[in-house]
Amino acid sequence: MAEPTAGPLAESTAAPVAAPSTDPAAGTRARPETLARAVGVTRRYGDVLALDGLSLDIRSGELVGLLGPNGAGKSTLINLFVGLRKPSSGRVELLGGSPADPARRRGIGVTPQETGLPATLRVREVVDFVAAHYPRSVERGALLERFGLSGLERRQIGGLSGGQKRRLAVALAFVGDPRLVFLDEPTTGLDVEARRSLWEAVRHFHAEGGTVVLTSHYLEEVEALAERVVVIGQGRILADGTTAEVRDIAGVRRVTLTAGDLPELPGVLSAERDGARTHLLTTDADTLVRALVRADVPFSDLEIRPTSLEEAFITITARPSRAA
Ligand SMILES: Nc1ncnc2c1ncn2[C@@H]1O[C@H](COP(=O)(O)OP(=O)(O)OP(=O)(O)O)[C@@H](O)[C@H]1O
Repeated sequence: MAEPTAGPLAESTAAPVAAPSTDPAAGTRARPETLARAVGVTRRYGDVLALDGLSLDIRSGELVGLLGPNGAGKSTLINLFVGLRKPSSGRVELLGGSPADPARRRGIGVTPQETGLPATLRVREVVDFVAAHYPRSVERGALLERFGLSGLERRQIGGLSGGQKRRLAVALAFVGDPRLVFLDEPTTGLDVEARRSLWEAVRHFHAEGGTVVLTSHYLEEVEALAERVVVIGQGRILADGTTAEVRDIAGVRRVTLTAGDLPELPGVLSAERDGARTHLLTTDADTLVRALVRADVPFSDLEIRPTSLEEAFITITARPSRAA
């Protein structure tokens, strides 16, 4: 069955997405443009509905974290944006045109979730090979230094450690001096130090005006890097906001107390016992505490705290009807 390609911009009813520009002011944060857009996108793999009518705009200067459990549709969405797959229905636009257009793709950089670089090629050969596909590229030495790979130019890929290979794969997304970079789980397999130095490289790109979309299972990573968090579950957007807003959207509070057996209480999303302490997650701490007092159960050392993004995330993705 033929799959529809991204529609022409003329058909767009929303504001036009950005065309590639040689204007040095383009891409600055002063006047955000939409660099990538999904409009009502559905993607099926046979019986599997990977994306379910999803719409999302990525604007210039943003650092967006796509967060979601395994199988949520994050990689599928990235693959549509970068032109590796086509939507079953709906429309995807990239830098003012179709993601299938090589001219648009030259304006972006991508690191897929898994990369297999030829073991016998040397680091500098791989970087130069990728650079040759772009009209302009960043200087090899500076790039390798930024990703902690200095001194490895002559090393064969097969002789790199797993962490070095992953850093190289991520560095390759930046070779062609892109406006927009998609990183699918960039720090998988990296130790804490390597992860932090890679974050620095991503922050550096972003600070210079670059736009980044990354997926991550590391909530710490999304909190540390992203300004905007898009939570995806079952192919739909469950929440879209700042990390603080996403926590607020979830509205989850952790109520901790010392008590014996508790009666059934309203609005408890989860309950966990840790020695003498009981932790209750709820979206309505006030109602919970009132019910606790009314139930006349002895308790002490009551604490009410906001949850971490991780807890908020688990709560949001557990709520199938939550809309963005
Ligand atoms: N090539 C494919 N053929 C069949 N089903 C696929 C294919 N690619 C993805 N899927 C299915 O589509 C759904 C979304 O997968 P996708 O890889 O986009 O999720 P994800 O959020 O990136 O997951 P993860 O965090 O595990 O990488 C899953 O149910 C997955 O099994």
